Amino acid sequence: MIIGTVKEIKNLEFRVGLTPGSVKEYVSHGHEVYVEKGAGINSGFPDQEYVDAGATILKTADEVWKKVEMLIKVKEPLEPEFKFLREGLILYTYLHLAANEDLTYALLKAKTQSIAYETIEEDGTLPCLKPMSEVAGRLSAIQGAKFLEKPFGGSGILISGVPGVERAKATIVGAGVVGENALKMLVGMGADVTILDINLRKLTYLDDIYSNTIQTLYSSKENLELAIKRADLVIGAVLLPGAKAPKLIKRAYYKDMKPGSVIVDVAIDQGGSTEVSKPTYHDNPIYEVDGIIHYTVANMPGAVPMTSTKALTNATLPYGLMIADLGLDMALNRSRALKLGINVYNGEITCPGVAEAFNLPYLKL
Ligand SMILES: NC(=O)C1=CN([C@@H]2O[C@H](COP(=O)(O)OP(=O)(O)OC[C@H]3O[C@@H](n4cnc5c(N)ncnc54)[C@H](O)[C@@H]3O)[C@@H](O)[C@H]2O)C=CC1
Ligand SMILES: CC(=O)C(=O)O
Ligand SMILES: [Mg+2]
Repeated sequence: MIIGTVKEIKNLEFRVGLTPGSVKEYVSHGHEVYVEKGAGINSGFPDQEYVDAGATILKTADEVWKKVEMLIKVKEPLEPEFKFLREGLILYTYLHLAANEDLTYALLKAKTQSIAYETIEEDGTLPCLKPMSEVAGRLSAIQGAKFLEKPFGGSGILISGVPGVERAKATIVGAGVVGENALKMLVGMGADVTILDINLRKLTYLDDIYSNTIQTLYSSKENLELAIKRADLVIGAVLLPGAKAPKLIKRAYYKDMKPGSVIVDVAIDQGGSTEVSKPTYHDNPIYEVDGIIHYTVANMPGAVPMTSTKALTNATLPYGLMIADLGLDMALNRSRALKLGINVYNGEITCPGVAEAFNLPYLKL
């Protein structure tokens, strides 16, 4: 198969869809690989390394999009890229369609075969979301602690406290991959952490590991409200795969929170878990509503591409190879995981959460 990758055009997105190492794998399976000039440089991969791995460098994104049968990206196509979407093209990337009506319609209209990393599901886990959730979860603790500082508008509490002075209270909503990784960092930083989920198995697991150093709570309305109101730092980390994020963090709670408390809404890529969440970028990541600082960067891992690109491509390579080796239809027949990953097939929506978000028909593959 002819495959390729382009430079990400999202503001301050520094990851890339293929590393020289992954190029080598595709080439060794007999595939042809094209890479846009400079695509990997921000992740630490100069063009020459791609050439050494067997890729051909093309000067423009335009040439790559037109040349390939499968385009491997990181972020969803943005409006200037819509013109490249075409019938039969396989697009393999993060899509987050339930939060993006324009892109959904563009993919449907173009009949682009669209596989979303975030809905590929294997044994109840999301293997191509997991590495970026690990990064974002860890970063959420670091960013949250930073924006609690007074110069950023935060309340001015040090996450760990110091001997004789209380530490910050952190509440994590959702104990999945993001939640667990935020927890690991926040415990390490010395915060007083509460973590909520509706999955009691996950809470039991965390209780076994962390014992009395953390508080686990079932995510009922009552527990959520109490834990959010008393928190200096809230991390939004809930996911209903493929669907819009539930708005669990109510604006009505803000008046009872300390001014300058921080909400890091990691679930922003699925629409966000507060009623006032809107996506921000790394160069202006926060805004304030009712005295509460909101951090809502939708591509958090893009800030640490030296880590994120390798972690992402480790996870996407096996499924990408399956598609390239077998062709899309055979790969979908062989792999239930990939079948759950396909969101748009022959101009129809094949992910129930996306169909529901826009009240559009759903095709079960
Ligand atoms: N902003 C960014 O840059 C990034 C955002 N993300 C996003 O972070 C979100 C979380 O991802 P993961 O942790 O990988 O998902 P996950 O599926 O591992 O975890 C989600 C958790 O939410 C729990 N949950 C569901 N309903 C709940 C409720 N009512 N109350 C409490 N918990 C509830 C689930 O039981 C599950 O444990 C996703 O939207 C993902 O796309 C991930 C990576 C980067
Ligand atoms: C998961 C996602 O949206 C990201 O890594 O940017
Ligand atoms: Mg995102």
